Amino acid sequence: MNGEIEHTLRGSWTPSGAASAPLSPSALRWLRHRIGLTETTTPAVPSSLLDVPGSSLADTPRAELEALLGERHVLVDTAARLGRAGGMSYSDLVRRRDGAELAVPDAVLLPSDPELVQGVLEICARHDIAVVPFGGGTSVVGGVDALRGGKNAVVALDLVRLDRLISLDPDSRIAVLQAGMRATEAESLLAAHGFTLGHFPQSFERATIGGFAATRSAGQASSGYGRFEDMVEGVRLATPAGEWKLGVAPASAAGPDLRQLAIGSEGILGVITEVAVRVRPAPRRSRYEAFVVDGWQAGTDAVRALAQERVLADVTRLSDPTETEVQLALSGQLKARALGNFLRAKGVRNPCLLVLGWDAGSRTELKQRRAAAVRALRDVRTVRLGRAAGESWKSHRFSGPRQRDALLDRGVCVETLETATSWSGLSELRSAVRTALVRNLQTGSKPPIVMCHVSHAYETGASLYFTVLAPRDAEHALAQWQRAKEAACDAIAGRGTISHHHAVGVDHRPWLGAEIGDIGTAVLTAAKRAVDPTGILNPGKLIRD
Ligand SMILES: Cc1cc2nc3c(=O)[nH]c(=O)nc-3n(C[C@H](O)[C@H](O)[C@H](O)COP(=O)(O)OP(=O)(O)OC[C@H]3O[C@@H](n4cnc5c(N)ncnc54)[C@H](O)[C@@H]3O)c2cc1C
Repeated sequence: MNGEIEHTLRGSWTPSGAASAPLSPSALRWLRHRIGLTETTTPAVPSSLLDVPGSSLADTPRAELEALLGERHVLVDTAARLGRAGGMSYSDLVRRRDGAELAVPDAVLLPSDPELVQGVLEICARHDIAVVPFGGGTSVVGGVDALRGGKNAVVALDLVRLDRLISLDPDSRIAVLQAGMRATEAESLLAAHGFTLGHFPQSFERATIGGFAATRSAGQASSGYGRFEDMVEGVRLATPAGEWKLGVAPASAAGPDLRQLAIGSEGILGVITEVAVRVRPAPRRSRYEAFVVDGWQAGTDAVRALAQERVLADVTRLSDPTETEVQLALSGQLKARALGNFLRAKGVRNPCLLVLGWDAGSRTELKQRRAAAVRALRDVRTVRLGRAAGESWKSHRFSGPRQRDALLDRGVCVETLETATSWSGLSELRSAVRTALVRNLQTGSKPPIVMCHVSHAYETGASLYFTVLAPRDAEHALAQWQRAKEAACDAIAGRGTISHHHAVGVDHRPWLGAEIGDIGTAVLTAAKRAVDPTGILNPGKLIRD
């Protein structure tokens, strides 16, 4: 039961009780030199100093909700409401640190089973109250913003108490999980039965099964285990029009696959209460290894070869020269200098780090898969860094966001964005987004750091994931990022998808029409009308209300 998850004002990523990831003195020195950091630290404003409007949930619906869920599970206190005031994007964190422009829900509802979720929707529909489904609250696109959409009130429907493993069918390799279950909990419950889901996004420590399904999430091992939608066998949704269950067989020709309408619906077509997922036997062996490739083009050629020869490692991750430089610098200057010398001696001018990680059932399988991958790389010159570097990447793979906290404290604008396109357009898209970000983030004399990696590869193309580090414009922090983000999205539109795995939410909505067309928007709007005639579900997200 993970009902104890802390939800006070979330100005940082690091869960309470978990180790933070401070920046080392050498990392700070390097950042000062590279982007011109000042000495100022900008800690979050204490939540006791925030001016939060009172709840506007009227007495009658509140009494009905309390009768349904019990008083303890209808929270109107400021701390609980602030804890669900938005997601985890840079803008969300800056808003909460500054205590400005917070959209706070009027109440937090905590149902414990699908029938109660259905009951909540019926009450909210009757009283015209907006409902924001809330999983781990890790959205980075405004997906859990408490937008009222012209309704009488807005509630956060926190699914934290829907946290049970409903069934596990080992013959079919299908587990039915409740939507509010955290990824960490899902992995440990499945491990007890010898299985894994294999879904490891960087938000693993906080995000939920329902959130993954609602956003078409992709984990770090997507090249081997697939994206989350590839794992979904069935979904159960509560909607204002009634309960909707989808998925009865592994494949079907019974019309369009409506599961795909539910997956990625971002809370606007129903509240996902259960997900049937495909599971795999937990690996007995794994091997993570790092290589260096000379230059971005050689690196993407290497990943394309792995994808097109269908021998991708489960984790296949290529960093561009800037990301490689940053990873080395943040890992310590001595190491960085020694490695730099080693690579220069090998004739590598533009090092790009390539991490490959395999999970397997046996030593033989592991050996065969690795050998096949090495064969596919025969035409690309790679320098092997070995297992220690690969294993080190693996052991730090969820700690990046904790360093984000330390960077935010130091007044750094640190944010990510992502897209995907076909192989032939990948490098042009990377250049276009980089140019847009660099131009729009610069505040002083030194250019911001804009780094990029490929972490999800397909036979026909790949994702691009950008991370920026720039001195924060202290006066106009939100506007600084907003400008850069808009320019990057404009550069993406027409060249790639507006989101490969972060979803649309509020932030990407202006660009969705260009991707799915007017007819696509009309189809989504019609589907919404069918299940949510009065538009109470997650107003302002994905499509225009
Ligand atoms: C540091 C960091 C790293 C991240 N790394 C990754 C990554 O590697 N891969 C990746 O794919 N994403 C990543 N994300 C984005 C985010 O974690 C994913 O979008 C994740 O799937 C959201 O899950 P959640 O449970 O937190 O959902 P929430 O943030 O709570 O909700 C996301 C959206 O889904 C809706 N929703 C949530 N639960 C339900 C439900 N049960 N029924 C209907 N709608 C629902 C919400 O209303 C909202 O619109 C990252 C985010 C952060 C902050």
